[in-house]
Amino acid sequence: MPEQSPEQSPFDLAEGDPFGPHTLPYGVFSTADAPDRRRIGVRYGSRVLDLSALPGALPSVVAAPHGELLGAATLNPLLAAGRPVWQQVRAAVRTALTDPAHRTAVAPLLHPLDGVTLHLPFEVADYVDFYSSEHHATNVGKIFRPDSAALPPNWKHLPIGYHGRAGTVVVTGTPVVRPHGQRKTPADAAPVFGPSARLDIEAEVGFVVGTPSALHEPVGLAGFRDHVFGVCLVNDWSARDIQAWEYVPLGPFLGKSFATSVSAWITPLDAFDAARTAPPARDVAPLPYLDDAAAEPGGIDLRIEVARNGEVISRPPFAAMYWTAAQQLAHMTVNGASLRTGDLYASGTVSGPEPDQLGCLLELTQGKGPYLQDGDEVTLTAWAPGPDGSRIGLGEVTGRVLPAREVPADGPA
Ligand SMILES: O=C(O)/C=C/C(=O)CC(=O)CC(=O)O
Ligand SMILES: [Ca+2]
Ligand SMILES: [Mg+2]
Repeated sequence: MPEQSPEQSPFDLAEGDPFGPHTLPYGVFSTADAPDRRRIGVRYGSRVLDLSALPGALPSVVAAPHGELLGAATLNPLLAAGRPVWQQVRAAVRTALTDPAHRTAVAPLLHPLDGVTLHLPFEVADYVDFYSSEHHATNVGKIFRPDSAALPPNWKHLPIGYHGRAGTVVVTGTPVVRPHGQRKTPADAAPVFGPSARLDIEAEVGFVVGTPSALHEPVGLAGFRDHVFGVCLVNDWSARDIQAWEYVPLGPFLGKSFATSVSAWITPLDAFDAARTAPPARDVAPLPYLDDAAAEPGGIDLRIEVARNGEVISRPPFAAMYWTAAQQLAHMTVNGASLRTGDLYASGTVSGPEPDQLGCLLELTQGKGPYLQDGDEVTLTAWAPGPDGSRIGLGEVTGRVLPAREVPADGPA
């Protein structure tokens, strides 16, 4: 007879659960009985707390004006509400989940995670992708531009980035169809059109903007905490053959814009306070607007794991990033460009100095492949040290490669 395990309280998490009271990430979910009713939830262990029902269940804990934000179908109204509200809501959620006096009221609001559908948690405004790992940039430079210096002359003076395609940011679990495009290898006399033969991943960390900024008013390094709501995992799928042929001189375009996957959970920035760490020493002094020598430590000690078909293929260390998320934000707005609620910016591929710390197959295979096969599934997970020996988990981002769609040889109809 199998041993009957005693009913475990949803409030008592297993020792070391990375989704405990110090993590509390936000997402958007629906349930099978009401598939069109998207609701904001907070992950706690392997359950989801329905925040839309929390103000009604615990009016003494959730401030009345927050009810409307928590009843929305996306995180955007909460993102726009600003840091003081983010802090009040987070404190209220933690109280609801940890104060035994509230258990009877809160228990009916907890749904098993494996019984809900998770959705893209926020409406993505603009999407920017950086290139801020010195290890990644050096490795890719050597592969793509073997006859030039690995790092371009601007690399240590500014965090290089490009604007990507916000409309194709998809939530974890969304399949990725192998894209078509042009490629031309040195062996080809003319460009060839067809499905990408070098489909790759890029393990990245994303930052979600909450508080907008005004046009013409740059956000300095100190504005990072006021404007950035939280952190997610990003897989910036990349078709290397399309990219290599198209990118000179304007940068990535169709080789990147077909899909960018994000985790379903956005973890508040405050959850990473214990994981803040100094970035690597800068060997070139940055201009004053990027000089963070006197600022709070800008790095985050996030440890990422990349798995392909269930096998771990790399462990990229986010702490090794040269440019920090605060510097990226300062650079992105220094020309007066404004921020919008829902802007997403990604770190750039996270690679460390070791061969088992590289964030994409291009680097892991030194440009030789093999790349992703149809049916391959790639999953990124990550955690950071939290207070009192706890772990702060980031929600996973996963995606399976589907075969290319049929496109007639003479082009789409
Ligand atoms: O060096 C290049 O030509 C481009 C490399 C990339 O793939 C750019 C990118 O997406 C940035 C990154 O993820 O670090
Ligand atoms: Ca990228
Ligand atoms: Mg992409």
